[in-house]
Amino acid sequence: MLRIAVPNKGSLSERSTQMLVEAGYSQRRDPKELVLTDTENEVEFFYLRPRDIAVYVGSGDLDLGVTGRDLLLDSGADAVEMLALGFGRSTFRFAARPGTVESVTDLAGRRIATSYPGLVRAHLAEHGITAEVIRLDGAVETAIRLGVADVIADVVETGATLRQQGLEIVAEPILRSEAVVIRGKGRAETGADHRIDQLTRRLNGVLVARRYVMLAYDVELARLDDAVSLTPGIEGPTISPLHKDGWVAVQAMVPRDETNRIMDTLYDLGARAIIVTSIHACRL
Ligand SMILES: Nc1ncnc2c1ncn2[C@@H]1O[C@H](COP(=O)(O)OP(=O)(O)OP(=O)(O)O)[C@@H](O)[C@H]1O
Ligand SMILES: O=P(O)(O)OC[C@H]1O[C@H](OP(=O)(O)OP(=O)(O)O)[C@H](O)[C@@H]1O
Ligand SMILES: [Mg+2]
Repeated sequence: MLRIAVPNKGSLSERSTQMLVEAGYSQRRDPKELVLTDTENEVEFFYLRPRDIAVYVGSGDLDLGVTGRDLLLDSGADAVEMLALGFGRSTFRFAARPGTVESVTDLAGRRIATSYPGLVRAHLAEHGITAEVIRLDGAVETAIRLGVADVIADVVETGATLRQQGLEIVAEPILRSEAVVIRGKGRAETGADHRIDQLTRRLNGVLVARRYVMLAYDVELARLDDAVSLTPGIEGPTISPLHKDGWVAVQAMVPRDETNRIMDTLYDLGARAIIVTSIHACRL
């Protein structure tokens, strides 16, 4: 059995499980379940705190895990990123009361509260700055109001928590994070494993299905080159004859977030019957 860690709670939990289901793996139905065996795919899933996952994978006790890039780097575990999953995006940043800090050099000698001390210490060391790092479990924004710290370093998603506390983002971002699949450094050297290859292919398939849509349209042969340059597809678009002289049907994958712009331009080119469909799964 391949042993994979999945977040059991928090921001990454639901979407990790959902992505694995889309990739064809069995997942727990009850949030109290701690282990689930997927016999068909030869995988055992362990539901663990995302902060602990890098530790288990780094020690070699588990083969792979889903966690946040920020949590992986903060842990200092012997594990490496294998695949970025495109959800759980956040930025890791410093914040302070307005007017107190401008750039990273202003952090020298300050008290910085964070739940990610490894990440913060590494960043300060990189910039040659000495400051006091205070490790808190959560709700670090409150540390400034209570006088425990001058600055915080925390995950920012929408920025709503900071605004609500009257704090502002200061200095450059420390890290851009998202959910990632990790494997142990030792494991990375042991060579091919068909179950890891299968997982990677399947997750990549889900990522592509999420990022692309299938676009189909009819266009006059005289306009085909212009149309194809807008919708080059992956290998090349499928061009089929149409039962109308001088016209063809085109089918190609296009990035989901560009769909409307491409449809408008195709329409202006004279393309008609422009249809978008979702992709459920794919192997490129
Ligand atoms: N709004 C967010 N708040 C916290 N973490 C987030 C957010 N959006 C994305 N993440 C990512 O989720 C991971 C942290 O998840 P984790 O479960 O440890 O904390 P959490 O979601 O704050 O849960 P809790 O505080 O209840 O333990 C990190 O990789 C972080 O970058
Ligand atoms: O930018 P935002 O969208 O506001 O999200 C970021 C906030 O959410 C998280 O806190 P959480 O609710 O997990 O509480 P915690 O500090 O106790 O972990 C994180 O620690 C930030 O405080
Ligand atoms: Mg939290």
